Amino acid sequence: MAVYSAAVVVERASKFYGRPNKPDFKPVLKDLDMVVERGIIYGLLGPSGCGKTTLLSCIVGRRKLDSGNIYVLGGRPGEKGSGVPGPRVGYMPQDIALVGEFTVRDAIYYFGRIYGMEQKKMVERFEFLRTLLELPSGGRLIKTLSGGQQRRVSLAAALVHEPELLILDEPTVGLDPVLRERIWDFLAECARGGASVIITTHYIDETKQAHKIGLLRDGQLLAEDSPEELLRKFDCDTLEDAFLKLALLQHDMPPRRRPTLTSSSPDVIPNSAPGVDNLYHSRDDFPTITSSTDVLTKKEKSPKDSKRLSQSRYKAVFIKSIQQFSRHPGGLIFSILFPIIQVVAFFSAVGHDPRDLHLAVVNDEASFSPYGLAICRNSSLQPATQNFKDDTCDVYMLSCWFLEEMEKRKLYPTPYNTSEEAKTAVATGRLYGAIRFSRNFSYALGRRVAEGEVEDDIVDDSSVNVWLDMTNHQISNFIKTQLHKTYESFTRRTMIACGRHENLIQIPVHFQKPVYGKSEPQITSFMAPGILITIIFFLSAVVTSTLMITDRLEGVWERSAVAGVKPREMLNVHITLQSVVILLQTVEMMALAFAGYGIPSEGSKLVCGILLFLQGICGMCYGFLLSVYCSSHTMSFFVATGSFYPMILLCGILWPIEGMSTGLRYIALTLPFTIPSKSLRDVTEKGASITEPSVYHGFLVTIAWIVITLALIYLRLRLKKT
Ligand SMILES: Nc1ncnc2c1ncn2[C@@H]1O[C@H](COP(=O)(O)OP(=O)(O)OP(=O)(O)O)[C@@H](O)[C@H]1O
Repeated sequence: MAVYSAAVVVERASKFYGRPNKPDFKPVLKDLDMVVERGIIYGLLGPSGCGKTTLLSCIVGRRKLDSGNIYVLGGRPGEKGSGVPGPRVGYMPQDIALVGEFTVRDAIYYFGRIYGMEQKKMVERFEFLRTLLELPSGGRLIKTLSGGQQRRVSLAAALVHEPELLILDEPTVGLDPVLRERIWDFLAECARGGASVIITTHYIDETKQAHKIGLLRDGQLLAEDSPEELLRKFDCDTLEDAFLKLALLQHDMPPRRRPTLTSSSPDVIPNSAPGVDNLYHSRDDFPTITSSTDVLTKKEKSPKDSKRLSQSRYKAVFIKSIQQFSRHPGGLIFSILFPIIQVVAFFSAVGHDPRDLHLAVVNDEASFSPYGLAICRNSSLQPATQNFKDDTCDVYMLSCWFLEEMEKRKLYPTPYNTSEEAKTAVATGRLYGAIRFSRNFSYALGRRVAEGEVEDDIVDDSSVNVWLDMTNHQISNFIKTQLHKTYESFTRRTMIACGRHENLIQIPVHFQKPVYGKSEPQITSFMAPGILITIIFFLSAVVTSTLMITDRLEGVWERSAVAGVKPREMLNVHITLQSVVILLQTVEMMALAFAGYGIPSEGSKLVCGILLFLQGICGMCYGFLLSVYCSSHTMSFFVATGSFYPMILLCGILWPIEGMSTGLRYIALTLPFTIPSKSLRDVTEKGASITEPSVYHGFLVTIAWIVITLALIYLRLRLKKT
């Protein structure tokens, strides 16, 4: 008779969800005891929602009990040196928990690599399991398989490394009876080989083949015995009837104190099925069993082994991430093409002067001339200055010159007869504004310039009256600016024609050569640094949060963790790969902005690149933060959108922060884009170096955001109740 220690011991386990005294409080496991000896199949039966999955996830160390103890393969799950997580356990969760972009073969190899299997062995096992479980062809993608096929691949992934303990949550759901039978036969063979199997199922009938059955209801084990003993004890023909009887009895019974346990042979059970039920140990013997470390010490790994396993896990997660990324067209497009599309969209759409702007023009001066409005179209008919004698200059039809200068600035006149008609055209939205010249415009202007002191009506007549549609801020400002420039060139032309100093009647404010930048400021140069920063931050945040939440929701993260992958390893791989993507994004965006669209590059491009790269890393950390605090994609998108908008609105690229209230300005300055955008602009436009406060402040803010988000993530992961 082979002698085995218990594989799993659960002692007075209690677990609840929610918070006590709150409506969401839900006790799931209630003072539950359970023993799974080595070399047996343990069938865990119970209705939906009775706590089977919760119990299994506590056994594999993914959830913590609120009270009680669990010992698996001689140690506590999750503790250093215990068998769980790690290759000694094969875990098939209820959800498929496989990456959709995996092929069937990839899925099996992924877990094989995590368990440190040799390539040759993995190939052999894959072929064996493919035949056993009738798996689809190795090259099929998981996401294209039916539910039943996915389930079989998931089972194969749990079996690939021939573990000592198999924990299978409903592996046979949806499978045809022949295949179910074959799986049970295989599990029986594993048990004969010394492995222990815990299996949950809804098919009570199939658990006849288990060595021991635990009947779970409302978080309590109603009974734990061999199928034969259960039938005998409850005098039933079927396990369903036995379960029904127990369920009816449950309310009348005091809490179960292991009615089936005997005090004989506490530590030993035979490795063959029939005698298993007679040899359970007493509850009092749990500590003896569980404190036994012989199983552990035998399997203790050398540092060399640990290193090899860790490398193998890194390799597995690395290959997984590459496969996930490369086979996901959306992810590829989002990461590589989106920065290009967004930069091109920005430079194509922003900063260009509005075109085809038509203004209604009422030119009474021309209308009342002998040639009517046609006078402005015919240069031979429009003598603008006449009789230049001594100090006087007789000017004529200057409105035509004004209109000519206006057209040069892309403001096109549409003639109207009266001011009322012109204003109606603006009011109905057909035109952007209306302009009126008085009948005596040139005469009045000539007198105003020559005499200085003139009557009010001469001042009125020499003025150009403009009515604008001011609802479009950008366009109305553009028209105003262009009309001012029109006035400048018009008066210059007139003064030259009259032989006066060209600047005689210019506004007496002179803008000299700018200290920084160009005389004609480019809005694109101003906005580009902020836009590049928001793009790289946003993309990294969204990609990271989406990948992390997908892995978590699909159960891949949890399953990998049970297989032995450490959170640190997962994160390191993600950070490495994401950093490469961010680097690529930085290079492509900078190439487009500097070489393609010629934004100024007065300072060091390396400094620009490093700041952009760090902003990408900051976005990635923000994405991590979203993924750990948000339970779903929807939630993460809500928070992402809700936070990105204020960040963009307050960062000063849409409106200067100098226009904000003092309190808001301080808030804006703490956001991740505000100061870094200015730093980047100072480098590109002013050529500022990293030693200047305006530049290194941007770096400090970015690094502070990285550190704070990482700290919040760490806090959340530490405090999270599992
Ligand atoms: N994360 C959670 N938060 C709150 N309640 C939960 C959570 N997970 C499970 N529950 C609840 O705990 C109870 C037990 O769930 P569990 O998944 O363990 O049941 P189960 O026996 O595996 O059911 P099934 O056979 O349908 O899978 C259910 O009522 C479930 O709604």
